[in-house]
Amino acid sequence: MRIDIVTIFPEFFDVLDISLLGKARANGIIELGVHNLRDFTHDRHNTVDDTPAGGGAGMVMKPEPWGEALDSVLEGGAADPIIIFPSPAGVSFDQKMARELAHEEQIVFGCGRYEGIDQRVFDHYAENGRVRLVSLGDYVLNGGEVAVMAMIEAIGRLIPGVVGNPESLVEESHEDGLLEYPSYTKPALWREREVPPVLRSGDHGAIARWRREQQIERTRRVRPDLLPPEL
Ligand SMILES: NC(=O)c1ccno1
Repeated sequence: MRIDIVTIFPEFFDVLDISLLGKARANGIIELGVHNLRDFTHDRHNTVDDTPAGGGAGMVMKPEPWGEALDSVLEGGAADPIIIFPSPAGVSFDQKMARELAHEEQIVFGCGRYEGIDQRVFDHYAENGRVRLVSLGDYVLNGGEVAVMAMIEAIGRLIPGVVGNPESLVEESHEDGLLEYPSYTKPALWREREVPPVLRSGDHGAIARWRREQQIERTRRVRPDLLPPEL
């Protein structure tokens, strides 16, 4: 998979050189390009924003630099890339979307700042391609970079070969629509708290049943909205 990020803070993504994603890049599983939006400006101050049409507080990101940056990133890229702009006005990002995006050939992330990006950028690229405004939740960040980092992590770990043991991806929260069961390890007793005896019983059927019950109970308690009607 090829991932491109357009941002005014390219250094923000230096952290993608480490951990699993860093290894995936070194192994050629993920190809990453980080592009500074200011490199696509032509004035002395590398201006990327201007006052909002119709008045109002703050500044809006100009369409020209975005047009040049996205044209440059898309040129010679995948035949059908998807362009994602993090936005509180977007569709909700979830594990299902992460799974779907893990199959993409190229994802281009556009990190907005200030009051946002001129709407014509979204409209222009949506005319001939796939553009999505995607939200991590009902809150507002100062820009798209943190949201892009989270999405890259959620998507990247689902790409085959990134996580060493694919089995570890199966029993996770939201994979089967429920929250995951609680996890324990050694020692068997810690500060008077013991590991549930069933987990030390060696009875794999009983352990599986216990874990499923824990998933349902935790989901009912913490996220009843996720509980399917039959449960
Ligand atoms: N809620 C979000 O995903 C978001 C992105 C940028 N600002 O807020």
